[in-house]
Amino acid sequence: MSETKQLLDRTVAAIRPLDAEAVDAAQARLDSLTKPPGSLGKLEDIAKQTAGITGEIGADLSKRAVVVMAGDHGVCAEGVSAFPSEVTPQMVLNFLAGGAAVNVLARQAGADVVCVDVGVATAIEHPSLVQRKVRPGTDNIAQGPAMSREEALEAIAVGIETAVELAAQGYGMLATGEMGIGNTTPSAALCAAMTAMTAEQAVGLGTGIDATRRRHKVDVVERALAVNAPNADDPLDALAKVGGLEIAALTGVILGAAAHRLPVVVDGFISSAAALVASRIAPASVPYMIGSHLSQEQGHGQLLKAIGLSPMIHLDMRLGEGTGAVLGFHIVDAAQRLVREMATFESAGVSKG
Ligand SMILES: Cc1cc2ncn([C@H]3O[C@H](COP(=O)(O)O)[C@@H](O)[C@H]3O)c2cc1C
Ligand SMILES: O=C(O)c1cccnc1
Repeated sequence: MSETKQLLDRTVAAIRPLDAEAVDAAQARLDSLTKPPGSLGKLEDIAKQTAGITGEIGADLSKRAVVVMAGDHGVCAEGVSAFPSEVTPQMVLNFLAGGAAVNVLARQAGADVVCVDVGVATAIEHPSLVQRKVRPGTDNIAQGPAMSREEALEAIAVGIETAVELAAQGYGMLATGEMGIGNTTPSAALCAAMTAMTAEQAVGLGTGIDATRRRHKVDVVERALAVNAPNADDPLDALAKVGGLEIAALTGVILGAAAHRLPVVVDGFISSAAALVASRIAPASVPYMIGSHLSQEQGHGQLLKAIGLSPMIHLDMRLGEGTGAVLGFHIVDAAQRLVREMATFESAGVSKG
């Protein structure tokens, strides 16, 4: 067995269920606070979930990072995006210079941005870029597989190792982000390959294509499925045949975070495609995932449901990069502070119903 497969198997085996005692203790604490039971809604769910993940009520999750995985897509040759592939390395340099939307939101949320080249088509030189290129872009999924199964495993390994390193550096919470022109196409193909969604339901406007180009994108996804015949019951097969390098790496980040008991906030459509693959490789990873926002990309709602996640915020965003996930950090912070700082009925002398 390859080393990358062994790493994946070890990682999956290390994912434990949430700490049920900590979840119960968080529930008891929430019920003791000065509010009607359950009245903080999803914030209470998040406080319980983070307690189950960390084993602690209201854990300090202030050291956090968004991992932006970057990769290119051979399927761009089919004209599926409103932008050219050159934008991928250009945006990577923008992330490294601190000028992208995700950088601004990360600064506001006190998060570090970790940018990894796992598969950009051209070489990028920058001292802060994590150089982990598995190959320079995928092949065109409309004509054959995106990559080999071993390359998909290598990209997953990059993600696992990134999460492991961040856990070792003391990061308490991660978010997923990505950059890769064309990547809503393989994401839609993964939805159609692995869930009940049709290509028609899974394909959206991405960076802003028109209805005619969207029709063509649906055809491209249908062709990718016909040419590659991905096995719906083998997530690695689907990932290798119709996925992408940054998507595979994010699958690894999520599995690595779960294995190290770190909450991982999942961004929009592309990150959720990675989360779908993670959920099929290791169903036990799902309780470590926190859904962030509902993307405008049309398949996102159904995709989140297929994983078992629900979005915290609805801001009509459709950017990716990790922007929605980083905004989600603020909501997680709110949940943690409430469970830590609110007075109890007893301490405040408030009568219980
Ligand atoms: C300037 C710019 C910045 C971005 N940041 C994220 N994306 C987003 O758009 C791409 C996916 O859409 P499609 O599949 O239509 O190409 C990904 O790179 C995603 O991260 C961007 C796209 C552009 C153009
Ligand atoms: O939801 C996303 O992640 C998304 C949607 C459109 C374009 N880029 C990213």
